[in-house]
Amino acid sequence: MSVELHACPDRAALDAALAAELAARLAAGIMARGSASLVLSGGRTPLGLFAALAAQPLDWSRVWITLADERWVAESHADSNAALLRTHLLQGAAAAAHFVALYGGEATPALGLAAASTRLSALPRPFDAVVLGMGDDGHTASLFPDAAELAAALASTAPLAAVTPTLAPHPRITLTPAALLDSRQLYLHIAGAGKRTLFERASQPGAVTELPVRLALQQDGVPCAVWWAP
Ligand SMILES: O=C(O)[C@H](O)[C@@H](O)[C@H](O)[C@H](O)COP(=O)(O)O
Repeated sequence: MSVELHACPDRAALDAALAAELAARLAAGIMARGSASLVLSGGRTPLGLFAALAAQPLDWSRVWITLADERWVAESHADSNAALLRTHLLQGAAAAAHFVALYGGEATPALGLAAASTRLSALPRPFDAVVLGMGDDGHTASLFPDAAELAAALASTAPLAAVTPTLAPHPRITLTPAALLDSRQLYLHIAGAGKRTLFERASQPGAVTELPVRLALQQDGVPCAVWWAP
């Protein structure tokens, strides 16, 4: 399936346009099915998107939100993706959305998998939209090329996997491709010249284990749109 590229003039335009696109998709899901589900990524890129999304007029009480991945830290930790989402997205009217956290407080992500899977099953599936980021090493969600658990996570039929990156901080919990691709639409949200070049490289044939973002870019089941700004 070909990947659609939306190149925006700058990051503010990207955030505004992608927020409007996501809101329209969620509104259509609510109209068709009574509720809608959204999977978002953490990291630095989505901060402006979260703020733009929070300002969208939507019946947020009908929206279910979770993360594509989470660092295994409490929400009081500066690296918590859930805290990022609560601070930048779940504000004002958007606070009415149902947020499902992946972190559950267990000692390790492996110990938290069962309870997180149960929580995750509250989200309507297929997800209406999954927004992925991409790291400079080609990881997406927390599917890191250097992690020992990568091959098993890529092949898993379970929705979640525990992953320990060797080059990034914190053990992680991540949605697997089995869950990420159980969606109506994928978005890859990236910014900067380096990520544009990496996206072009990942669009060339090659192993998903080398550049895990290929799980979204090189598959035939779910439409994938890449949203980029310099
Ligand atoms: O928890 C995380 O770190 C993310 O979900 C991760 O997959 C992120 O999307 C990329 O690492 C890009 O991060 P930046 O946006 O910070 O470059």
